[in-house]
Amino acid sequence: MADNPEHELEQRRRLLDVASRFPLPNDGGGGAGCRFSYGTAGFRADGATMPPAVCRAGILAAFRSLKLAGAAVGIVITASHNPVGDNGVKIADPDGGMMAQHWESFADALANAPDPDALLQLVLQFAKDEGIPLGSHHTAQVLLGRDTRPTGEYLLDAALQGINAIVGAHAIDMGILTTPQLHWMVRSKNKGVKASESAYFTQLINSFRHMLELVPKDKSGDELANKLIVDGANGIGGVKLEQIKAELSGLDILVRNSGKEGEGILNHMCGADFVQKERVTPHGFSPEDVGVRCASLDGDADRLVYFRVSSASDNKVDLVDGDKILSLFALFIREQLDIINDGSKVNKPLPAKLGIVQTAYANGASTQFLKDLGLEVVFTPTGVKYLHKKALEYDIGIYFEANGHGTVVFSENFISQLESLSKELSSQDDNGSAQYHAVMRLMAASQLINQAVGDALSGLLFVEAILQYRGWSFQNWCELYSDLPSRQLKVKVIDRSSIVTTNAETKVSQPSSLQELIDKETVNYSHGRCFVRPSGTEDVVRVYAEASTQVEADSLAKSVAQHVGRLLG
Ligand SMILES: CC(=O)N[C@H]1[C@@H](OP(=O)(O)O)O[C@H](CO)[C@@H](O)[C@@H]1O
Ligand SMILES: [Mg+2]
Repeated sequence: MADNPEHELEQRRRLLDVASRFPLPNDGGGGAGCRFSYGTAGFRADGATMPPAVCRAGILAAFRSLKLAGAAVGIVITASHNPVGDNGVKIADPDGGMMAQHWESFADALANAPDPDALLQLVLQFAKDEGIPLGSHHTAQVLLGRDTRPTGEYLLDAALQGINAIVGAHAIDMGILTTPQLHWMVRSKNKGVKASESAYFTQLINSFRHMLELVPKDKSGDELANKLIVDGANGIGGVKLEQIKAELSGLDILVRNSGKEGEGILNHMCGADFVQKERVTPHGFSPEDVGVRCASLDGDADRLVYFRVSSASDNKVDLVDGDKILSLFALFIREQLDIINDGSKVNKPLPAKLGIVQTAYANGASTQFLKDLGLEVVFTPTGVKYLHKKALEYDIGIYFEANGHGTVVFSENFISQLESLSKELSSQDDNGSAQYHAVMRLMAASQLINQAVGDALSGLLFVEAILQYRGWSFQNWCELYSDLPSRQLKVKVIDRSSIVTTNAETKVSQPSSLQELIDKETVNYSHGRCFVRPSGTEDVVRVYAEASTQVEADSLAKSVAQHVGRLLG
C-alpha cells in the first residue's frame, strides 16, 4: 500500500469521501436497471446517471497513470454519436490509443462498486495485485477533454474529483475538444513533443499543405474539386473546422450544422452516424446541393463519411462510407510503396507489411475489392480498440469501420526507414525523382493522419489531398466498387446482454436458437449475409443484413429483427 502510514490514511480517507459524494443510484447505475459496462467505447448512458461512473473513471485514469510510472493518461467525456442527453467517458492510454483491454474488468468493477467501503477494498486489492504504489511520492497525470454536451461541465468536475482522490495525481483540463484531439495530446505529451491544441492544428495544416505541394502538376480537378460542404453534426468537430478552414489552402469549405449556439441539436437528424445508417441528407442540406462533395462528422469528430445529394428530387444520398475511405487510403499508400520499390529504378527497396483491418459491418464488396488488389485483409470485433490493436501488427496498418471510425498507423521502424531513404535520395541529388516524391508523400501522410485514433478532421484532409493527387472527382471515388445492398436495424429488447456472440461477432452462441433462425432466413437470399450483436453504446440489439438487392436486404434484416424481438422482447 503506502510506505508512510499517514499517506495510507489520507488515501483511504479520500477514496471513502469521493465515493460517498458520488453514490450509485438504486438501479446499480447505467440507467434502466443495467450495470455500467465499459463496452465498445467506454461507459455511456443517460448523462444524468453518469456522475458516479465518471468520478470512478477519474480514479481509474489516475491509477492507470500510476501503474505506468506517471505517464500521461487521457479522459474524454463524450457520448460520440449518441443523442445529446447521453454522455460517456473513455480512457486514452499513454500511446494515445484506447485503454488496454485487460483493465476493462477492473473498470467495470470500480464503476459498479455498490458503496464506499466496497470501492475502497476493491482499489486496495487491485493496487496490491498490480503493485501500484498508493499514497507515496509517485505521481500520476491525467489530461481531460470533453465535447459540447450540456452534462459535460458537471461530469468533468466529477472526473476531477475522482482523479484528485488519488494522492499524487495531477489533472490537466485541456478544454472542449474533439475526441481525437485529446487522444493526440496524450500521445504527444508522452512522446515529449508539444501537446497543445495549436500544435495539433499546426501539424494538420502544415502536413496538408505539404501533401498538396507533392501533387503532380498535371493533375487538375474539375471546378467543383475544391468545394466541400461539411456537416458538423452540431458538435465540436464543426466548431474546430471553422477555426482552421481559412488556413487550408486549396480547399473551399462550407460548414453546416457547425455547432454554433442555437443552430441545431447535437447528432439530431445530422452527423456521420445518421448519414451512414439512414442514407439521407442531414439537416441543413437540400437538393440544391446536388453534385457537390459533402462530408459528415459525428458528434465528437472521430467518425467521417462522405456523401453527395443524389438528385434534385429526393433526400437520398450517394454514400461513401468508412469502407470506401479505407479503400482510397489503401490505394494511395500501395501506389506510393510501388513507386518507392519500382525495381527498374530503385537501388534499395523499402519492404513494408501493409495490413487492412475491417469488422463484420464492412460491406462485402469492399472486402472483395481489397482482396482483388492482393491486399491482406483481416477482421476483428466491432470497436476501435480491437481494430487499432490489430493494425499495430503491420508496418502500415489501415483500419476503418463502415461507420467512418478509422485511421492509418505507421510503425516507428517503417518511419525511420522512410527518413533514412529520404536523406539518402536527397544526398544523391535525387530529390526530383518519383521515388523521392513518393517517400515524401508517405512522410507527409504519417504527419497528417492522426495515428492515435480515428480523426474526422485529419481523415478529411487526407481524403482531400489524395483526391487532388489523383485528380479524382467524387464520382471517380464512388466508382471504385459498388456496395452490396445492405440494411442496419436496431431492436429494443429487455436485456441486450442476453445475446452472446462468437467469431468476431458474426455468430450468435446464446440464445442457441437464434443463430439457427438467422441461418434459415439468410439461406433464402443470394449473396445473403446477416448477423446480430448487442450494441456496446446504445441499449439496442443491432441487426445487419446484406443481399443482392435492397428489397432483399431490407426483407432479411426485417425478418431477423422480428426473430430477435420475439425471442428477447
Ligand atoms: C454498427 C456501429 O456503427 N457500431 C458502432 C457503435 O458500437 P456499438 O457497440 O455497435 O454500439 O459505436 C462504436 C463507438 O463509436 C463504434 O466503434 C461501432 O462501430
Ligand atoms: Mg464518435
